[in-house]
Amino acid sequence: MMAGVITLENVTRRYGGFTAVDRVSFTAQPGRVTGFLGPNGAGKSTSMRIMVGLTSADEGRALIGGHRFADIPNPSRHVGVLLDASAQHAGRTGREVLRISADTMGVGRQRVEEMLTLVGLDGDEAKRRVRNYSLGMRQRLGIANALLGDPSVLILDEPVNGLDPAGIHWMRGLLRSFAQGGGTVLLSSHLLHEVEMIADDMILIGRGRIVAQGTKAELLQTQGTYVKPFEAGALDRPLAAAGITFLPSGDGGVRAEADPVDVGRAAAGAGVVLVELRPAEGAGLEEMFLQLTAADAREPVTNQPPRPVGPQGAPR
Ligand SMILES: Nc1ncnc2c1ncn2[C@@H]1O[C@H](COP(=O)(O)OP(=O)(O)OP(=O)(O)O)[C@@H](O)[C@H]1O
Repeated sequence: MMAGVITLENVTRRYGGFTAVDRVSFTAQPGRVTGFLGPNGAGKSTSMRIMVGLTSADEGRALIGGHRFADIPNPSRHVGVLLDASAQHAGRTGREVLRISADTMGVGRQRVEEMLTLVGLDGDEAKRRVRNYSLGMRQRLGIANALLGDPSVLILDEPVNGLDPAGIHWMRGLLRSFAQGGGTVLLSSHLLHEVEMIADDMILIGRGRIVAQGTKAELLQTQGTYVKPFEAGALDRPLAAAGITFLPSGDGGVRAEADPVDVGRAAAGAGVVLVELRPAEGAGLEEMFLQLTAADAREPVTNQPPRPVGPQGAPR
């Protein structure tokens, strides 16, 4: 199998005077799940379409395992693609969709049955027409289709869209084991917490430009302290007196720009009782993402203070 590093080098795509993808460069490595995160319209789908040769780049290039997608013979055997789960042939049954793909790829029909089982489409569901599938079922079928050729690279646009929490959990397990087997996974999402739950590496895109990238651990690095006094507002004076800047987090707590020990000292010095004191994990990334989202929002977004991120993607 082809070694599957995905590499984008200065990829740019314009539509008229509008630059949808602006000098985008990154790599997605084998053995890792890479999340491609950005608000609606940020340029994720366009970038992914360029990777698989469905849209051309005006400048730069996208390579998979060192090759342009268009130059890979029988590409479905190397790169599994899910771009638009709703685009699958609506009048055919799930099984038929996979059989047609299998025939095109030159893959045995036994593999179709294996993939149906793998993605949890049971006998009855496989017989149903795709137009009658729920979004979650379409996503499962799309994943089955992407995996059919036993690829070493997966490129998935919003694969978690429409999945329920159990489905998201299942998808995470599937993609993780694919990566553990040496595969490369690139998946896009417009939801930070989805990506946080699934990805090892993260690439953040806004308005066509990469604004941050790194391992999840790097990007979620501790920034400041979340602290909640027993009485709301009780810390405002002590923190200000200690020269610590802070923002209210909307739940009676604040996010302070200092280490927990310094915040704790300020509270103790003023005799303020605390109910919570901990590193404000990932608040930096969340803020960056909220700013991006707000900047691109169609409707004005209220200038709400950032909220701290819960432990490892837990709902807040
Ligand atoms: N064929 C096209 N013609 C004109 N503009 C386009 C075309 N395709 C994409 N765009 C524009 O390029 C920008 C990026 O779109 P893209 O679909 O790549 O964003 P995205 O990050 O995938 O968003 P979403 O999360 O909503 O899917 C958008 O402003 C979009 O309107």
